[in-house]
Amino acid sequence: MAVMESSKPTVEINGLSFTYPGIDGHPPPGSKPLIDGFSLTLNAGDRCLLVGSNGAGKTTILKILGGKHMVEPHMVRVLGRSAFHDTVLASSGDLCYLGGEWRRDVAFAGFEVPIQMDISAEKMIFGVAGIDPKRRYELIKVLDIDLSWRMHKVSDGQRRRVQICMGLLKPFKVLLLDEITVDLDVLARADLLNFLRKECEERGATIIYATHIFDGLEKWPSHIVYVAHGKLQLAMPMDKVKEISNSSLMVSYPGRHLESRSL
Ligand SMILES: Nc1ncnc2c1ncn2[C@@H]1O[C@H](COP(=O)(O)OP(=O)(O)OP(=O)(O)O)[C@@H](O)[C@H]1O
Repeated sequence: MAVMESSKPTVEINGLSFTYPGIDGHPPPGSKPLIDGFSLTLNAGDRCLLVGSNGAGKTTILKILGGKHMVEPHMVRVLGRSAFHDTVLASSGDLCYLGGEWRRDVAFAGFEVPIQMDISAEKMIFGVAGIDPKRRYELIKVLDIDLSWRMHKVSDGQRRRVQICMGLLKPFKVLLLDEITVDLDVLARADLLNFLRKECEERGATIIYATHIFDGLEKWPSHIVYVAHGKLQLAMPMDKVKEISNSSLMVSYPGRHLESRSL
C-alpha cells in the first residue's frame, strides 16, 4: 500500500514556550521558561528520533504534544488541532501517547496505581472494543505476548509489551513514544521498531520517539531532533546526518559527547 501523503504537516510546533506551574497553578513569577522558542514540523510518514540529555525537556515536549499540558493552541498543532483543547484527538486513537510507567486511577487505592491486578493479558487486549482482529493478531505476534499471562505475575518487560500492544491497537496517525522500549529485550525491540517503521511507510503515520538507547536505530529514523535546555539544537533528515557523520560530526550533550555514528 502506498503512503497516503497529505500536504499538511501532521505535527507543528511553532515557537513553543512552556513553564511548569507552581502550586497556585501559575508559573512562578519571574521564572524562565523550561521550553523556549521550540519549533518543529513533521509530515505523514516521518519517524523522528528525539534525543537529549536527562532533563533536557523531551518528556515535557511529548506530553505537550499529547495534550497533557496546556499551552496556547497556536503553539502546538497535531493533525491541525490542539491536543489539549480537542480531546477527541486522543480518544479517537488518532493521537497516541505511550510513556513511562503504566498506571491508572483506582477508586479505593488512589491515583496512578501500577497496572498489576490479577487479570489476563487476553482480557485486557480483547477488552478494547472496535479493533481490527488482523491488527490485534499482528501486534500480539510482533510483541510475542502470551495471552495467558496474569498481569500481577509478569515481568516488567512482559507488562510493558502488553502496555505497548494496548496502546497500538487503534491505528494511530501520530504516535508519541517516551522511552517505551527500555524494558524490552533486544529482539522484542527490533520487532517493534520494524512494525513501527511499516506503520509510517504503509499508512503514513508520524512517530516521535524519545530515547537514550541508540543501538539498532541506525536505519530507523527519517529525522533526528536534538534538544538541550528546552531548546531545539539540531533538527535534520537522517540522510543529512549520515552525510555529516561521514565527516565525523560529534553532537555534544552538555558536558558529554554523543557520537553521531551511533544514532
Ligand atoms: N511536573 C513537573 N514540575 C516541575 N518541573 C518538572 C516537572 N516535570 C519535569 N520537570 C522538570 O523539567 C525539566 C525537563 O524534564 P523532562 O522530563 O521533560 O526531561 P527529559 O528530557 O525527558 O529527561 P529524561 O531523559 O531524564 O527523561 C527537568 O529539569 C525536570 O526537573
